[in-house]
Amino acid sequence: MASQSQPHPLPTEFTPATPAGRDGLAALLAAPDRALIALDFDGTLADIVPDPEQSRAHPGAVGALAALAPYVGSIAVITGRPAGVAVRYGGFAGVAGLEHLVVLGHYGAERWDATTGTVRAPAAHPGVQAARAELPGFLDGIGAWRGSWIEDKGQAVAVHTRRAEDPVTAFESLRVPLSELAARHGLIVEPGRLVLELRPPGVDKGVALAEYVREVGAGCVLYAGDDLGDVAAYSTVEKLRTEGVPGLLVCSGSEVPALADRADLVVEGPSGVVALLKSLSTVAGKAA
Ligand SMILES: O=P(O)(O)OC[C@H]1O[C@H](O[C@H]2O[C@H](CO)[C@@H](O)[C@H](O)[C@H]2O)[C@H](O)[C@@H](O)[C@@H]1O
Repeated sequence: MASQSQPHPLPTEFTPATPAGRDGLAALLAAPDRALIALDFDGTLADIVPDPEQSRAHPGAVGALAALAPYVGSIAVITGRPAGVAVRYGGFAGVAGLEHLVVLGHYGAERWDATTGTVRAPAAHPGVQAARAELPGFLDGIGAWRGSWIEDKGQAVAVHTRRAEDPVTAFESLRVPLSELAARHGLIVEPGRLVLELRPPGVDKGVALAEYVREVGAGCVLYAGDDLGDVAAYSTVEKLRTEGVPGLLVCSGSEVPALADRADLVVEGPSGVVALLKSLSTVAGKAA
């Protein structure tokens, strides 16, 4: 196990604030070929924008991932987006270096493999269709329609308040009514950055990450996220650490204290994530 004070060759801004994080980084740099690099999409690899359909990977993200890929065991994107949407908005298909990329969409319910270029998806949950049909009238009925926007995600349906007149008040006032609507249809509410998503239960990013760690036999894990949906993945990394698998928890920005407060390393949003990935590939490349 690495010592807490062991220096590392990355820029000082990437020094983890916690001993466990420093151990995770040391393990990653000692054996990058055994590391899993897992990242969220919106807010981590892509800047947050007002219109979710306009979200695209940060200009440096794909290049940074492709540059790092030859030196690490595996790279996965774990997102609340449908897998195919994340692949499209990320520009992840057909990228030299990312031939083995995996995108786990819908919090792990869907999976896209770069090796096949196909998405594996579960059967549709009937509650999603019912909630989708009910939602516009429901929002009208509670007077919350103005400014909120429904995102049809196929396997889920989300209500965004970022473009509402008062986004935070709209978000808070929708929490309870949407939870009740979701429960009536056998769904759960997944809260995020000014979004409340009605989705099937049974999987989350923590479960998805744990399964993928097992699948690839990762010897250490870096997980980077920015939002409440990433808390479950953080819990998985914390559990893996107790089982002897080192991990590094990276938070992209500090807009979500519930995540940032648990991170080993907080970077400046997607541009900071890209800079970290680039530094890792430079260091791993020199050592190779
Ligand atoms: O797990 P993620 O990859 O972080 O996806 C979570 C949700 O991200 C999207 O919403 C967020 O990003 C939007 C675009 O920047 C922003 O407008 C919105 O306020 C954010 O909550 C996406 O639209 C959701 O479907 C995802 O579940």
